[in-house]
Amino acid sequence: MAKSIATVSISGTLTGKLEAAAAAGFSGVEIFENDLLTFDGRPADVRRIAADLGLTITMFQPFRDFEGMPGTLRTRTFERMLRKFDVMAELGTDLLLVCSNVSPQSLPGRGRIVDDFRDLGELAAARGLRVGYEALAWGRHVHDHRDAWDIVHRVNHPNIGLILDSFHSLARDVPIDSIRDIDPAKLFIVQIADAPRLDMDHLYWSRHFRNMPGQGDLPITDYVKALIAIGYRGPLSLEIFNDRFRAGSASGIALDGYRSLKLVEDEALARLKRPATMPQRIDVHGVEFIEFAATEEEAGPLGAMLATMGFEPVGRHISKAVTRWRQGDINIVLNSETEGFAHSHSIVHGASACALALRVHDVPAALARADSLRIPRFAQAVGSGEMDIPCVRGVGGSLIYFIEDGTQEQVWRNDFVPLTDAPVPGVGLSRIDHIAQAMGYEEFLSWLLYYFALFDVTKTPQLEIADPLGIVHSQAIENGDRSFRVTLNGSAAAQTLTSRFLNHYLGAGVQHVALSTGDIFATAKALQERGLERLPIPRNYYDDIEARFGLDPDLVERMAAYDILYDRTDEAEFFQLYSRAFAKRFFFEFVQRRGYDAYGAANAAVRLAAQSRFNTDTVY
Ligand SMILES: O=C(O)c1ccc(O)c(O)c1
Ligand SMILES: [Mg+2]
Repeated sequence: MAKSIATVSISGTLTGKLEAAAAAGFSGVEIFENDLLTFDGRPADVRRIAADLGLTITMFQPFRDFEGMPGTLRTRTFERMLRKFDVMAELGTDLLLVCSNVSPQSLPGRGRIVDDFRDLGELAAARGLRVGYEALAWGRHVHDHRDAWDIVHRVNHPNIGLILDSFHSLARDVPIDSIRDIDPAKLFIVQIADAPRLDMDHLYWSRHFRNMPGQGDLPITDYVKALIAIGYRGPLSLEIFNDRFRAGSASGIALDGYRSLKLVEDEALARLKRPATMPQRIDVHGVEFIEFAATEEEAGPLGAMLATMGFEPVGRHISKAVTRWRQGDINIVLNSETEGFAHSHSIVHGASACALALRVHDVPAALARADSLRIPRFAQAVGSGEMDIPCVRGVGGSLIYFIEDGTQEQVWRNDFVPLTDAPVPGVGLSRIDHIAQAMGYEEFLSWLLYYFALFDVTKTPQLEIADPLGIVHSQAIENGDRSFRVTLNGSAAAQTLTSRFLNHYLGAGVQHVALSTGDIFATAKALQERGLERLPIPRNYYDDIEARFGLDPDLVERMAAYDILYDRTDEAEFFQLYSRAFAKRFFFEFVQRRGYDAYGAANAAVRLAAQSRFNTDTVY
């Protein structure tokens, strides 16, 4: 399906918007009237710029408050319409969007509205133009696409058609099944937008919180599936009103838009069991390693911290200053090379996680999926005899490596000299539970889409967590067997932990790594004996959970002794404790899950407050 985008979706000037849309891969644009009004040039100039960029102008929009107007208002509306027809002729587009009337002066009578559109159809036909009717979710008399379709059907004029906008339909829970009643030949264009589920009035929700397919909660894939099923083959045109996108980078937003339309089209085709346009989302089998980059000076203290966590160096790279630390099924690679990617990363960010390696079913298919989403690959020189592990760019310029599941031992054996054959006793940590990344609030939705479009994962609902210095937005993506979980954290407030992290780290990246144990108390005791510095939790917290959950006081005392946080839903229990941060850049979490599938959001405010007590940046 052709991919189009409304200029209102992108930040900047009209020319910049058109350039960004073309560069991202769109073939068409809807010119939003405001963008034309503020453009310092004639509509014909817009037509020329678009044509030079290879863009079709799919539509001019919106024309407001047309139908059902009484008396002289009706005459005036038709005069206004003819002026816009002139603009369209100059713009070189034949399609106009009329959105349903919101004026208190408009009349509800269906017969009158049908007559208005019939007269309009004649005027449009005389000019070789088409008009599509869109039901706004807050339209005065028409706010449901079934009513808009009923009107268009009754008008029965070749130049009058229907326009669907997924937001208006889905925000009002109009049944998707009703799309089956629409004649696809009369469906002139479909606008696409997702949105988070929010309980607010439709207009405010639509104008500020729309987002792209893959970023929100609406059943957008089923919507597109229904369109394909009735034989609609026209453009999918993204129309997003979002405060964050207005403040974002035009090229970044446009590229996300393109990815989101490819994603939703392919997911819809898959549900119809029709051939896809790109390889399937990547099936991750687990995290094989996480790589930290550190200069020589920082590698020492970081290694010492890993040792207090029960890790031991078990391998040394055949040619590079790279060590493999291990415990349970967890591999941490510590890279202190003095050139190459990891080195550049540690120069920019300081010691920190620079790459994740994921075990996947099919590496070439994984790379092809990334290619189709225009996610850049990364490559650097490989030493002789070393494995070349393919990778793509991830959050904040970090890397995601792909290793074919089953070949990991071969990779380790090939590239690393073993330092020991003895098993690592450790402190009971067995695997990586999740990886938490911090990012700017304005890039949050972009990374959410990145993960959701690239990998076969689901999203948890977005949470707002109270940091003592502002709100942190948090949302997780996770695969089916939970062997790959990433939590994304973004904050618009300048001094939250997330924002302080961004300042210290100079950008987005891994903020903490959570490791799982089967026995939190044994692990906590062993961590203490090895001298790990823990995040202290105040006594009030323990009094509260004892009361809240009706816990055995002895258990509460043991948790308090080790600064262990607790959560419970139904029968499922969760225990978590935190290390202090390394150089204010990242920290570790230790968790035990007993049938529990979330992240302890109820404890996050307590943890963030505890961490902010070590914040030396801010004077309260
Ligand atoms: O918010 C609005 O007014 C508006 C205008 C045009 C559209 O296509 C739309 O979906 C909403
Ligand atoms: Mg619309």
